[in-house]
Amino acid sequence: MPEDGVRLLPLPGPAADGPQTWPEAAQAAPAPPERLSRLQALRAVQASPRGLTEDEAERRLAVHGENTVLPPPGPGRPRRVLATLADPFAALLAGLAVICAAIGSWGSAVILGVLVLTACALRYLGERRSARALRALRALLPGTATVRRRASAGERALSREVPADQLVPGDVVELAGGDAVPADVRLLWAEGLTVDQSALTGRSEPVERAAPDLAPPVAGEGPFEAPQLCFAGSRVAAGRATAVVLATGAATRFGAAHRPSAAPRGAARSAVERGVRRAVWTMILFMLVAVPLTVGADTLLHGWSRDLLPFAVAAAVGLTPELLPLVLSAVQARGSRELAGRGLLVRRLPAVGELGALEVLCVDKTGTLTTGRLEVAGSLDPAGRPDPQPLRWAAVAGEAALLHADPGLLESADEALLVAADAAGLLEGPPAPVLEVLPFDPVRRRSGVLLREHGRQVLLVKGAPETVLARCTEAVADGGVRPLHAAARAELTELVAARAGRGLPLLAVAGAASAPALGGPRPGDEDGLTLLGFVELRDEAAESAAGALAELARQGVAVTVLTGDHPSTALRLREALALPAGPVLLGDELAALSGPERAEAAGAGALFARCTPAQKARVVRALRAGGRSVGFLGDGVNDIPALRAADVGISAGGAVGAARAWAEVVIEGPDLAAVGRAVVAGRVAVARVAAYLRIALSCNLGNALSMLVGGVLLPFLPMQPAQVLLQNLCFDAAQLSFALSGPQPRPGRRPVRLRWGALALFAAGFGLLNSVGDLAMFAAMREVTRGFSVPDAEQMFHTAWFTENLLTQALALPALYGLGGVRARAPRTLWWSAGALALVGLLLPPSALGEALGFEGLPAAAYGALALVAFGYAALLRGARALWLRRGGGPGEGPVAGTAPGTGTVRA
Ligand SMILES: Nc1ncnc2c1ncn2[C@@H]1O[C@H](COP(=O)(O)OP(=O)(O)OP(=O)(O)O)[C@@H](O)[C@H]1O
Repeated sequence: MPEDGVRLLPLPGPAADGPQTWPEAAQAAPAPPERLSRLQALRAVQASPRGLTEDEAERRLAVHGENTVLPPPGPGRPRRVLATLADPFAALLAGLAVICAAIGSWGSAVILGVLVLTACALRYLGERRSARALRALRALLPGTATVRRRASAGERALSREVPADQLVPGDVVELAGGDAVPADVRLLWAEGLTVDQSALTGRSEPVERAAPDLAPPVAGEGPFEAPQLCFAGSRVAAGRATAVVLATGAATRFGAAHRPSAAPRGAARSAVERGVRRAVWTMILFMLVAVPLTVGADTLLHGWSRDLLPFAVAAAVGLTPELLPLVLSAVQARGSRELAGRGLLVRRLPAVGELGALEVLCVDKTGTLTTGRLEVAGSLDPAGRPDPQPLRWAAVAGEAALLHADPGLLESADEALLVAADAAGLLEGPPAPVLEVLPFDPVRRRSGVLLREHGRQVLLVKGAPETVLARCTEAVADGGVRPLHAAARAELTELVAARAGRGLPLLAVAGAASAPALGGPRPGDEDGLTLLGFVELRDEAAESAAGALAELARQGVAVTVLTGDHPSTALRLREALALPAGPVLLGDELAALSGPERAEAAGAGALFARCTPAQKARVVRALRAGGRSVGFLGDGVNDIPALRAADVGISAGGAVGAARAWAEVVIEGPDLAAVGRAVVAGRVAVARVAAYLRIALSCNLGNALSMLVGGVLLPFLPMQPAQVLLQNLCFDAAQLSFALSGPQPRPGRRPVRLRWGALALFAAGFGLLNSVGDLAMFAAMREVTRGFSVPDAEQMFHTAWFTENLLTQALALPALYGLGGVRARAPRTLWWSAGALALVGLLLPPSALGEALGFEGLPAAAYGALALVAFGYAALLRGARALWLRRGGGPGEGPVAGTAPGTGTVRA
């Protein structure tokens, strides 16, 4: 831990990435919280170490609101249960059930009631899980806090307990072992303080906190690692402290992270959910038009009948894919279970569907495509000759970082430097006293340390060569120094690019020294440095990377590398991993490109080098804005903005806790091939949902059309309401079978999405075909029933249509199953279901139960007609299927501009 009193290099630099949660007063402050001295922090929130006066606290409470870090608890159980009906789908079914009960159609009411309850129970369970998660989070927050306040400005401060929600920015609070930290605070005094902030950073070990006047901010992790800051959502493990409150309520880091709108992507609907919702709404709209139309036409032509209303209700139910919620959650849960067995943890169910739709995977390089275990390959003077000195200076700077920052956070580059320098005996003797440390920051791409050596103050800077060279005016040369003119700079740039192109990125090391009497190097002195040389680093490609990327390419997922490293190093890695060639862009060049240009470049396999965390996220967002489904695979804290920006964030094997916490899919081991497996599982899940929708929508639509036409043409209802519901129940049971069981569909080589346009076209086309079969049966039955009494003819008609419907559905099940983007042979369970449907259709009407339901035995001619219709329908289905497949799945299909060769998005 840095000593109290050690000053920081107040270097200019952008604030840490992540949500800006500072209160107004502090927002105006010149530096982010982790860089404020004690006094500056107090001033930023206009506070005194003696505490606020009661009046001032009250005034601030009115301005800032209560310190409610998490949203208030949701409604009680009864209201939550009722809220599940707010889903348009469940409300529709419930409405139909009520109408059925009102008109005395009890059987239908019960069936509908069961379906509503199932849909609501599923929704309730999902929401109970989130409510529980929120409760667990709430347990991390305190009920009360010890605050130091004064009755008036002249009075002495008294410590007292107040409800934690009454805290305001500027309050001085006291913390002790076991306390939950009530707000985001800056420590003013601390003794033996350790804090568990695992809920914020994902790291389980408590961290030491202290109250230095100024402490070095630690690279990447931003304020969570600043020793003088503590955050709401963490708990004091041991020790005591006094602190000033900097942010309360939703303005705290914890509050911002758990604001409903700030949930990474949880609140947003996945590609699958969006597709499903559109399907449901279209069916509801269709029903609202078709059913009144049928009833109206029938009444006009044949007059009002008592059975018309129940029939209309039954027809409405028949049009609804009522098992959709069940199928959707069951299929995605199954996908996530399968992935859990293969080293992948899915933290949000809809992410399974997102994986199936994945078109572009953006990948970070170090630690993801490479092992992240850096090694020093050499140490060079500015002329490129071997020289141990640059390694020594770089290691001295690394050692300072080790001694003055959390050792757990030591950058892998620093670790490599220390190991190599130690092995070469370059770190002998006690370390020089460190005055200031400026740890590595991926935005500034350099780190600095100010130390005292032999009575001088020495400033050492190491980092990405471009950044360091820009601050050098001279370079060491043959025992002396030489100025860095344009030609010399060009030579150095060439040297850097050549080494990086060999896979050995260089770290530049520079310094400045002056006698203290002359006033040592100050922050501005980061300019005018002397280049000491370079350290060559080596980072091998991860063993599983090449295979994993090749597999992704085979699956039609384009891969885009986004790295903070030198373009030449990244290019070399791209070659080594046989990734397709594309343009190379630097992070700084992104600003000059428009969003679509960025997306186009990324889609064309561009490689983005020297990217800051924010620039990585910008590329991801541009791709998404271009309509692509984008994933991000990363491991570091500097990847969090991009992980959050993507449709699906995936954390690689050795990812730091914070990156894991933001990812929706976590790879548990080092094997990157897991991403390919996740994509396959996602596609299988989407394929299953799509198969259900294809069959359910086209059959339902076909039946609705037949009912509409039959209702108009026939002098009686085409089927009794109870018979319509029974038929619907049989369809549901059969359709459920393939969603819940059966072998895996074979996923194709392209991302799959639920494209509603294509799905609607499919449902319309095959629905019409289904209706043609029904109408043919109507025509045949007109002939067959000629000569029978009207009541007999009506019953026979109902029976024949029931049987025909079940037979045609049985034929449609296997035929329509594999027509999406995912080619699949129908699973065995589907064949069983189809067989069972046909048997029920043939055997139920002549049975005693059939009789009770109003069915009638059919004459032999009717069976002949049934056979003819079934064969005719099968032939038509075959033809339409072949046509559909020949057309490549319908309009809207084709390679998506910019995806990897041979890829594209197909409708499912
Ligand atoms: N500890 C360090 N001290 C000084 N400079 C460093 C340190 N670590 C990395 N650098 C320099 O900063 C550059 C950017 O680092 P950053 O961590 O953003 O990306 P990266 O690790 O190279 O790649 P990726 O973004 O793929 O993880 C590195 O290429 C290197 O030149």
